[in-house]
Amino acid sequence: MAVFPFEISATEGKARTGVLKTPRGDIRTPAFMPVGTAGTVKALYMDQVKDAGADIILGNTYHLMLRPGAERVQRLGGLHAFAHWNGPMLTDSGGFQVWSLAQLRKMDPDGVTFQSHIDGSTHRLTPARSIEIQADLLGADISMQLDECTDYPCTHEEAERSLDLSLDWGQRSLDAFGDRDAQTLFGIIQGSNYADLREKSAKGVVSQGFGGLALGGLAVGEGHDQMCATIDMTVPHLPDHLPRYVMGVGKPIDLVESVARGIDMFDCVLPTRSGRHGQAWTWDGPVNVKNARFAEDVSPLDEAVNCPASQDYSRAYYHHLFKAGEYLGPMLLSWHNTAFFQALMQEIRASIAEGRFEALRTRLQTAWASTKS
Ligand SMILES: Nc1nc2cc3nc(NCCc4ccc(CCO)cc4)[nH]c3cc2c(=O)[nH]1
Repeated sequence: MAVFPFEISATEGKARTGVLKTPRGDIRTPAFMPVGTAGTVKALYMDQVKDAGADIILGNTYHLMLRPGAERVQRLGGLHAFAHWNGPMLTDSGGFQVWSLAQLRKMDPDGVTFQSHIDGSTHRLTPARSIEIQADLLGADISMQLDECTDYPCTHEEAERSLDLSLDWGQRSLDAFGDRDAQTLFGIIQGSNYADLREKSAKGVVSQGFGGLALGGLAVGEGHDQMCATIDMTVPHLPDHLPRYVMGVGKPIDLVESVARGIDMFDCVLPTRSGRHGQAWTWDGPVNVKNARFAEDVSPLDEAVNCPASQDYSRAYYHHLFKAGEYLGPMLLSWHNTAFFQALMQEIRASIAEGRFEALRTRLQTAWASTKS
């Protein structure tokens, strides 16, 4: 398995900025990965995603294996060609989506059998099958081990049994991944919110020899403060030289606070999901364009975001598009939110490089205090 070069160029406290170098291109870290669940970042062209500043996008094994089918994507040239994204791509392994979406799932020590939420058909994922789908059929540059996303909350005993299963599936994922010189595999740390179990899982995953380390079992309803506490109990057990990725995170305040605790990579559906429902993220915090106060507000969404969707349309126009149910509303707002999240990451990277990250963090904590819940 390749371990992609990860070059940290500057640090400020626990925060790091650098570059993860992959055969398909460099990933500037801290990085936010737009989510392209079913081979599309919803309502956006890949050119818009690229121009917004994204270096890497995420795809989902669960969704693509159900529709259009992993073998079909391979027959059509793999996910990069199919979706017209020629940069690095990371795919999730399917465990979380089975846990959160599938009906009638049956876990056993070797894998999970489940029914599709789309047509009820029966499917099975094992560590080896998940790796085959991600690395061989979809062609992901970065694959994720198959894991079990532990229920939250749960007892100490449930959390330990779950992390032990994920450690076993992690080793099976590594064995199935084998020797590949242009692709890598990340491990996933579980342990719920128990410090001793996060330490056990972290030390176990680190010892297995992955190309990157993900913190799983977060953004599952624990809330901002518990998420931060769980990151604090995990990062001390991780080596500095591997990239650290918190899965499913998150709101802008979550990104800032996680970077401050030493995290390098993120993914979340929030920019496009909230964009489809009228929520715009800005440097002054989120606003919902459907609110009557915007009906005649001629100001743009955010002049500091270098994107046509952020600068060239009035809030009044956004208000109208969403009240009228026009397609252009979700399209433009998904574009703006995607550009805002990338502008935030760019400012975070620059602030760490220039030794002013803590000043940025303090300013944003104040501006975004009400978004912590
Ligand atoms: N393999 C694996 N993948 C994961 C994906 C995750 N995604 C999340 N959270 C996403 C939660 C999330 C869902 C929707 C929205 C939009 C606004 O409602 C925002 C966040 N937690 C996650 C945990 C895991 C995990 O342990 N293992």
